[in-house]
Amino acid sequence: MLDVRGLRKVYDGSGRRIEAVRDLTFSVAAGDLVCLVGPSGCGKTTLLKCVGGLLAPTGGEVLLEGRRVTGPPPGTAFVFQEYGRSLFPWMRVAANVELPLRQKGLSRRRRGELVRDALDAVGLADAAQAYPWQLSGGMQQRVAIARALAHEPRLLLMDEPFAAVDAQTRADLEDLVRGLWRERGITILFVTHDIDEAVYLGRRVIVLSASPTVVREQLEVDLPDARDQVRTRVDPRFADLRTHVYEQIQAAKRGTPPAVEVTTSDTPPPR
Ligand SMILES: Nc1ncnc2c1ncn2[C@@H]1O[C@H](COP(=O)(O)OP(=O)(O)OP(=O)(O)O)[C@@H](O)[C@H]1O
Repeated sequence: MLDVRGLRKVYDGSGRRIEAVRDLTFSVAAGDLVCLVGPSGCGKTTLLKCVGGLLAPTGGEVLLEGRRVTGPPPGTAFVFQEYGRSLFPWMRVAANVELPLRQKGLSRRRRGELVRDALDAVGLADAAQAYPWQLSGGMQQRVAIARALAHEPRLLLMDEPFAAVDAQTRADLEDLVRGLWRERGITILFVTHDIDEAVYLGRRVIVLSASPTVVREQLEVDLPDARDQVRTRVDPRFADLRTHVYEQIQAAKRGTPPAVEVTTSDTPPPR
């Protein structure tokens, strides 16, 4: 579904030239849930913005369903970390969710159905007439997810969406995303700096190097599909995978090359 080929991004301005992303190549199949992790500042947000057509790459290309991305592609939705800034405080929850639908030329009735379905899916059917500032941080992020869902995306891009919420809310939101992914078959690219979150959520994890960034490793998360915040996290395989990803990121920070050639296969680390 998604092909990132030789992606390069150089920021050039104010006398500074920063090569944020050097050469990124990877693919995401339709219906996959891929988590991207890497050292702080390695260009995860830059990559996501290029994939979502919000930034033009300096080199290489992003192909979505075979078409080159040159602007925000239809069928793609974003969820950002800063829910507080992505919702309009003067609009009620339902109006916030409906807003992007107004550009789609849908009837009022259809928009209403989509808003109700999306709020229902995130467990906020009762909050439709509230204002965002009357809700907790976790609930506001649910509204942002509902707004993305109402758009009926085929590709959902999530940029550290749970970084600002407390641990319990985060666990609930992780399970919400896994549930939506399994029920709706949406392809999800999820950026996080949290290794446990990447392994718990992902069907695959892509580890990025330090900036200027390349793909350091791709691995398949061979944990059972039905995940559970308690049982999955004490599974010895979960511990193996998180240790492996942690070591890869530490090595990336030191600039140590991978022990084996960078793989583009889904080969999991040795047991
Ligand atoms: N608009 C910009 N102009 C200039 N440099 C930028 C811009 N945006 C990002 N950068 C630089 O590009 C590099 C990658 O930034 P980016 O935000 O993509 O990384 P990140 O991995 O998402 O960071 P973090 O882990 O801290 O969220 C950093 O060195 C950053 O300073």
